[in-house]
Amino acid sequence: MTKPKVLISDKMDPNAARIFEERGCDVDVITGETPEQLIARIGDYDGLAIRSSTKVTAAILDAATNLKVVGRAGIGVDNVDISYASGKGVVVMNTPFGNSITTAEHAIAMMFALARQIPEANTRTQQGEWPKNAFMGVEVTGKTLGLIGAGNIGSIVAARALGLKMKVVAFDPFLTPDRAVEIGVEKVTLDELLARADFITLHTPLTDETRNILSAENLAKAKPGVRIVNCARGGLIDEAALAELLESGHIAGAALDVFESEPAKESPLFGKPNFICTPHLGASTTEAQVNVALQVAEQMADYLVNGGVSNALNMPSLSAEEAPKLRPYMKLAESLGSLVGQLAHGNLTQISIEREGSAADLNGKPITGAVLAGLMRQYSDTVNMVNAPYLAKERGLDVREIRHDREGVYHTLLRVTVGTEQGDRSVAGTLFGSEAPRLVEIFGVGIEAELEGNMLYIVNEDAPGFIGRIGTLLGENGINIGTFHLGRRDAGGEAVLLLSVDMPIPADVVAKASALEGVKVVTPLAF
Ligand SMILES: NC(=O)c1ccc[n+]([C@@H]2O[C@H](COP(=O)([O-])OP(=O)(O)OC[C@H]3O[C@@H](n4cnc5c(N)ncnc54)[C@H](O)[C@@H]3O)[C@@H](O)[C@H]2O)c1
Ligand SMILES: O=C(O)[C@H](O)COP(=O)(O)O
Repeated sequence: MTKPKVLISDKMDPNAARIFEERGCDVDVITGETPEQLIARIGDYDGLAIRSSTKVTAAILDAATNLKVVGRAGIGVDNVDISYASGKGVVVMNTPFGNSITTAEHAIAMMFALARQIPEANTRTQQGEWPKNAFMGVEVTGKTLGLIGAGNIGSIVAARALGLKMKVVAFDPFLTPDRAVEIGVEKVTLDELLARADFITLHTPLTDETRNILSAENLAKAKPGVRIVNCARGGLIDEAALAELLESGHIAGAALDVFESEPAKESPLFGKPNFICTPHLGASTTEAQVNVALQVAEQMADYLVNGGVSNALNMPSLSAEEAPKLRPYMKLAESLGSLVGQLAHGNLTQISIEREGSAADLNGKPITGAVLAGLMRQYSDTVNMVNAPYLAKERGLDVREIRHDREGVYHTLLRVTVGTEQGDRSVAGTLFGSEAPRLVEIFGVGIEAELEGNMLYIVNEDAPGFIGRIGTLLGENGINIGTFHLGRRDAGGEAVLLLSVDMPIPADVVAKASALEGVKVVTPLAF
């Protein structure tokens, strides 16, 4: 098997490259390239490991013809076009916890730097001024800290602030009352937070709802003398309005690690009173960088080498232990999806995926993804289990997952049923042993077959002589039969013949088979 190739395109701890190599990937570290250079290079790679500098745009994804996974060594994925990646079947994963403590500590450091004006005092002291009378700070003890966003980082900041004897109020629409009690904060509205907080710190992602959350209007509502810290994302604060309110003194200080446009080489905030900043250093500690580098490389290698999925933003998780157990099911699921897609005609409105016996205990999401990938492959060559659920949704297909506790005839069974204009069409399969996928039912007829390579599906009247006639026709056309499987509804009724052949069956042979006596349906299949 050829080794998966991974490109690390942002500065990353060397542990990432080491882990990729140890886990069986070839890795190149090429950082600081322009988008055009990355576009020219990316087609060679199966995996792309990034931080926040590389922008994974639609243009890059279009050029990434082999790409299977983008791994973000860090938290924010606003530099990745996730919906486009999903459409392309590329998994996007991040490392949601590796730099949280480090970033929370940076926010606390910024708060203290603001409270005591440390950066300016340091600069002027080193310039030889000894400006002892120029600086009067404030204590944080007893003050109110307003958290906007109380997720992983926000809750760590809260814990540190409580240790500093601050009162913490939080605005986060997704914070439950129980969780607020657990992390020791008072849940408030944004207006209440603005009215009460002596310090405000932001810890939300940048979304349509959070963009400009500290707008000019909201900044004006903040308590006079407030100090604001942003170690989350640029774009959460109106930077021009913040600059004006620092100038007027309504806001006593602001500390930003992140800017709306990065790298921020100029800004209306530069030089404003009590404005301090760092160049997106929130995650920059040795500990955090080792954490995220190790984790992203482990996760990406798991996916590329074993099919394990963790911390993906566009796909359900699948542990590296589960992956080998699920592999034969995924093959079965994909074949059943493909079979039903090739046989059921017309507009499909609904699909249900039933799991019975041992299959009922498995993680259903990847199985569903594989069924949909098989089904949708007839519409697109680039479909896989990552983008198939998105394509199915786009086409308005109603997808249902059903698990049965009941014991059936088979120790394990997957059944796929599609709703068509002609009614429901159902196929089912099992595993022989624990590894070998087998079809066991097709549209209500019991039949045992491997679904592989080129096949021919025939429905005919169950009458003597037919098998000889089809065998002769294929033989006369130089088509060798590999396997031959028969099933029927009842004696003398409708019979199903599923045979595998060593080459694709030409259209004229399909037409001749359709013209044979007693034949109702002939469909060539490919798996
Ligand atoms: N400066 C840095 O270097 C650095 C480092 C790490 C993370 N970050 C950024 O910090 C942010 C937070 O990270 P996290 O790990 O805590 O994320 P998280 O997902 O754990 O928490 C985000 C919180 O924001 C809340 N939220 C969402 N929409 C909201 C809204 N409209 N109003 C208020 N709250 C809202 C969510 O409910 C959640 O609790 C992310 O944007 C991340 O990219 C920055
Ligand atoms: O979201 C994150 O993890 C931080 O913004 C860190 O970004 P960085 O990896 O570019 O330092």
